[in-house]
Amino acid sequence: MGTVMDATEIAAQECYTKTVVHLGNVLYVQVPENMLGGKKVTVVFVLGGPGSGKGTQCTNIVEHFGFTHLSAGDLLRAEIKSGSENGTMIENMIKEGKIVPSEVTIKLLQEAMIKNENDKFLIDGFPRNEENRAAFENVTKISPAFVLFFDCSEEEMERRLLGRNQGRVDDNIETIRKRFKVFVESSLPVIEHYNTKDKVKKIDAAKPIPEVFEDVKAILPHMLQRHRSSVTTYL
Ligand SMILES: Nc1ncnc2c1ncn2[C@@H]1O[C@H](COP(=O)(O)OP(=O)(O)OP(=O)(O)O)[C@@H](O)[C@H]1O
Ligand SMILES: Nc1ccn([C@H]2C[C@H](O)[C@@H](COP(=O)(O)O)O2)c(=O)n1
Repeated sequence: MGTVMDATEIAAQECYTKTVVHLGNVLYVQVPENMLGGKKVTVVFVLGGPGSGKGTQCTNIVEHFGFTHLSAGDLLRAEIKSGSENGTMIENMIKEGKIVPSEVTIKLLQEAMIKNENDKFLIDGFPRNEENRAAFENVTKISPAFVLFFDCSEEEMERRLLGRNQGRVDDNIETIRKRFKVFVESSLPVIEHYNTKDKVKKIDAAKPIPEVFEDVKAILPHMLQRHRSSVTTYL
């Protein structure tokens, strides 16, 4: 379905104009959804607890299916390194296992998608809470094609995070426990939201890496095909 937006919103999104309608003094434009920087994008959200293997599987999916992988956590860490004015705030929140304000993360994701020539994106570790989800959909008008949910026990995730050895400031037992709590209280409800829309594919992420990827390979083409058949083509 197209969305009715005012001209300012259209300009902000760089969407293509399809139908212009004058109603009184207000200009309305019919715009197809999932347009960003002049291209129609396919977005798959990749969710799961800390250490469930999202990043690992995204790397495999990129190689096999030609998606671009955007990790919200990596974008935030790059923002800290860049010395941006938000850097200290982001670093403190990550150390505490807290979720950074949506406008910061959404801006980084939007810029990364516009800059990249690809039109298929795996967005890893986002949306992390209801505010992330609603703000992303409101600002970008992008709905995910579907959600890959990597399901794993806390015991196994804790073991993996403590063994990850990448020097991350949040891979210590105190912050890991806080991240688990945030995942259960704030992120699981987002997965449940998309589940009610029949958009979630749950994968058993406790298996060894190659087996998890076999399961991903078995469902991903089907989910993409299902999405393609459900959307109206405007172009
Ligand atoms: N199926 C698996 N079995 C065993 N170890 C795994 C598996 N998947 C990933 N790992 C390992 O667990 C660690 C965490 O994996 P990864 O970074 O992919 O998780 P993540 O979900 O992206 O974590 P985070 O949300 O904290 O960024 C890594 O060291 C990775 O090599
Ligand atoms: N949508 C997001 C994603 C990540 N963060 C912050 C908080 C996380 O604990 C941290 C690390 O993310 P990860 O690499 O584990 O995906 O980054 C956030 O605030 N909002």
